[in-house]
Amino acid sequence: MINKVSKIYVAGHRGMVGSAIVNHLKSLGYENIVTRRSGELDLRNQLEVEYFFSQEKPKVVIDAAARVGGILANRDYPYQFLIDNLKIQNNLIEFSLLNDCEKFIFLGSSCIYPKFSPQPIKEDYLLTSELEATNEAYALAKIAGVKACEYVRKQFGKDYSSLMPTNLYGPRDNFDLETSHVLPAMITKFYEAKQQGNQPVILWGTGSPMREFLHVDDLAAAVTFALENELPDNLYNVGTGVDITIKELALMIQQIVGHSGDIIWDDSKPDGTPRKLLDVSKMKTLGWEAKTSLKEGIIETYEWYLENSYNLKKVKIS
Ligand SMILES: NC(=O)c1ccc[n+]([C@@H]2O[C@H](COP(=O)([O-])OP(=O)(O)OC[C@H]3O[C@@H](n4cnc5c(N)ncnc54)[C@H](OP(=O)(O)O)[C@@H]3O)[C@@H](O)[C@H]2O)c1
Ligand SMILES: C[C@@H]1O[C@H](OP(=O)(O)OP(=O)(O)OC[C@H]2O[C@@H](n3cnc4c(=O)[nH]c(N)nc43)[C@H](O)[C@@H]2O)[C@@H](O)[C@H](O)[C@@H]1O
Repeated sequence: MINKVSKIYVAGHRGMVGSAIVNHLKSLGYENIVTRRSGELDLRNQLEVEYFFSQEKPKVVIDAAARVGGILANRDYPYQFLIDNLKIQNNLIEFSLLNDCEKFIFLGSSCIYPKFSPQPIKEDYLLTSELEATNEAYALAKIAGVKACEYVRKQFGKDYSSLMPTNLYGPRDNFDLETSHVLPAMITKFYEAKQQGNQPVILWGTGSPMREFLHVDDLAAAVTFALENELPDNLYNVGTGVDITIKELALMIQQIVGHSGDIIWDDSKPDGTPRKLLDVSKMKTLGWEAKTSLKEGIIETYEWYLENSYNLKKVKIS
């Protein structure tokens, strides 16, 4: 049984997701949370991870550590997105299993599903047809993680499961224009263009793809839900069940930021998958659903950006 003093290792605690999970757990009174920065423990390094687990022996592992990026970073650095993520998750899953970790929560992404999935996407649609090319490498690594947890569950009867969040946003996101996802990129672009006298903003692709956006605090609540309840299955979608076009998102952020210049769509940049709306009925039936409205969430994220823009996280690929 997991309780408030159970040792919980949150991998990736300085990231947008990991930090939201740690804050949420602490607010609920969990008092034995173990963390390590990548500089202290490189999760790609098998020997370091083996030693860490032999010393700490966590009862629960929440895997929020990964090589993460937006559409261009994924397209341009497939090798790092495949290999780093495989190494990180293989080490975490393997040494959790060898050290009797009772519960493992693996975080993937909605890009594991086929590019042209029927919508909304049910968990059963995994591996039914080809992946989107821009994030194939990342998706392959995440699919391997989902399957590894599924096989641990089947073969060893342990509570290892995977949550597949849709596109996430919130405080402590990556706002670097080359490597970030669309929502923080738009906040940065509209803000900077407004500061420069409402210069035009250049956005990528055609604006026609649809995306679903979940506030990271809602994901943290879903992870806590998975921690506190034994999930009967191995794979669960986590989203709002609602999506909008990238063009609609741009207009919403433009209005929140108060930019009044033009928007130019650079269609030499990729659109990515046309739509990836998650079917979230499985989690809803168990008792979890998202609470934050997109507009409120963006306003809160923009306020965080304004307060922290002097010291923003910039993720470079090396
Ligand atoms: N962002 C999204 O839109 C989104 C959507 C769906 C799913 N997800 C999933 O959510 C998880 C977290 O994403 P995020 O957005 O929070 O990413 P993030 O902000 O970039 O954070 C990633 C974290 O992983 C850690 N990490 C990376 N490489 C590492 C290594 N070699 N050794 C140790 N730690 C390492 C980093 O640690 P340091 O800070 O210590 O370097 C960082 O804290 C990922 O599994 C991702 O697939 C994210
Ligand atoms: C959640 C993540 O989603 C990622 O896919 P994906 O939604 O296309 O990733 P994003 O980078 O968020 O892009 C979403 C959409 O926004 C468009 N877009 C418009 N302007 C911009 C901009 O300035 N920056 C960015 N980044 N996009 C922009 C982009 O072309 C794409 O159609 C995957 O590559 C990952 O593997 C992961 O699954």
